[in-house]
Amino acid sequence: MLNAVRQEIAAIADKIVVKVGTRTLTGPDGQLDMGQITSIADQIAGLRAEGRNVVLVSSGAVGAGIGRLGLTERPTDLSQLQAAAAVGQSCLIECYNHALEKHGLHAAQVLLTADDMHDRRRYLNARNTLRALFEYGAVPIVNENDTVRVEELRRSMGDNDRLAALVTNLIRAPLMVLLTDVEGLYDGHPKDEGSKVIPLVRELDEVLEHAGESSNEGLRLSTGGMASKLQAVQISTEAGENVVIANGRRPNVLRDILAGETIGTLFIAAGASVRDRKRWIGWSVHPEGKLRLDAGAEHAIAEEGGSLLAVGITGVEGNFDKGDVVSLVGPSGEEFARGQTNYGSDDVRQVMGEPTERFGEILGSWSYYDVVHRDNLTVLRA
Ligand SMILES: Nc1ncnc2c1ncn2[C@@H]1O[C@H](COP(=O)(O)OP(=O)(O)O)[C@@H](O)[C@H]1O
Ligand SMILES: N[C@@H](CCC(=O)OP(=O)(O)O)C(=O)O
Repeated sequence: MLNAVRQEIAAIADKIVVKVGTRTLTGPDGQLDMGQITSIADQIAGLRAEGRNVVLVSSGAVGAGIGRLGLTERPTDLSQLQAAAAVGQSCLIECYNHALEKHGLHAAQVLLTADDMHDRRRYLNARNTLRALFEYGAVPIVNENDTVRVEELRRSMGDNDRLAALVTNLIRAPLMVLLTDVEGLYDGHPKDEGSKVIPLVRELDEVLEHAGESSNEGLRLSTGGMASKLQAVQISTEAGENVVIANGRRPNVLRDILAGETIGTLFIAAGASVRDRKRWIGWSVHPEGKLRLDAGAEHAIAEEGGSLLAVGITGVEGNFDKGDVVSLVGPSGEEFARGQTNYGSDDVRQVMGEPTERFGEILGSWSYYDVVHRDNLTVLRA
């Protein structure tokens, strides 16, 4: 069934990030399913023929490595798991390349970590490389750099869902599609009788309670379950992009989503598309510290687009330097914004609660009227 909202989103989706989970790419024994890889590659070629640029974020390296090494179970030792990922990653790219070649396209391997997104220079380098790959007509295939980034291979830490959201923010893609083994977000566990797919979500808060873990069957190669997908959805929708979660085994799933069909769950952007630098501040950087604010400061920043003045700061946590990104926390204790600070933590401790007029007297010399200027500040909407 065609849907007007979905058609509007499809019309603006000139860049799309598609994330494919392990469950979509491997069979129950963990072996790569070549039929699935071919189907994803064919569909990406179709989107490119429509003039859309696609970044594929693909899991499956650990599964493919287990298959190629002939292991009968998922290693529990971390270095063996990383070794399996390294073996599997080359198979994965080989398979994608083979499938894309038929369409005259090349697979480009891009291995990233959340730390690469944190570091401003690496972040910009990654963005430039992806742009250049689009110009060459290649298909960037992103996976976590499993060899160096240990947390992602453990359960319940960062994973490819989050990486896909960071890449969506990096290239400002109007649409991210998370392909998995269920039809979308259900209002209960998908295996429970009576659970139904939620077709449209405008307020993420209203559905967070439904997100459960991965079903933990078979080789347990997936990492996050629906909870990690909804965290990824939150990052992208807050930045002003749209997300669909759908079943990656549904024939022509990407083509049909981009035709505006009601497939899976659509999460609508929480507001206008956030500017590039503010995206990096809001979702890519790991904050170095925390500033506690009173209600007046929270209101001025969250509701009126103001800057942060020292007079509204009630507490400082952590040690940070001028230029670092810090979390801004209101009286409720919840983080509501992030910003790049003009003062290091030692100075902020001295001037907090004070009017700017007293900075000279307290600090000796001073340069900035605001502790965080509004141009360097991102309000987290959800
Ligand atoms: N409310 C829910 N709706 C849909 N799936 C859910 C829900 N709660 C938990 N899940 C689980 O999330 C799984 C998908 O996430 P995951 O196993 O990480 O897959 P992938 O490998 O595709 O990333 C589903 O197979 C399902 O078992
Ligand atoms: N880098 C790992 C990805 C693990 C992961 O995030 O899996 P999934 O939850 O299926 O997306 C791999 O390629 O196996």
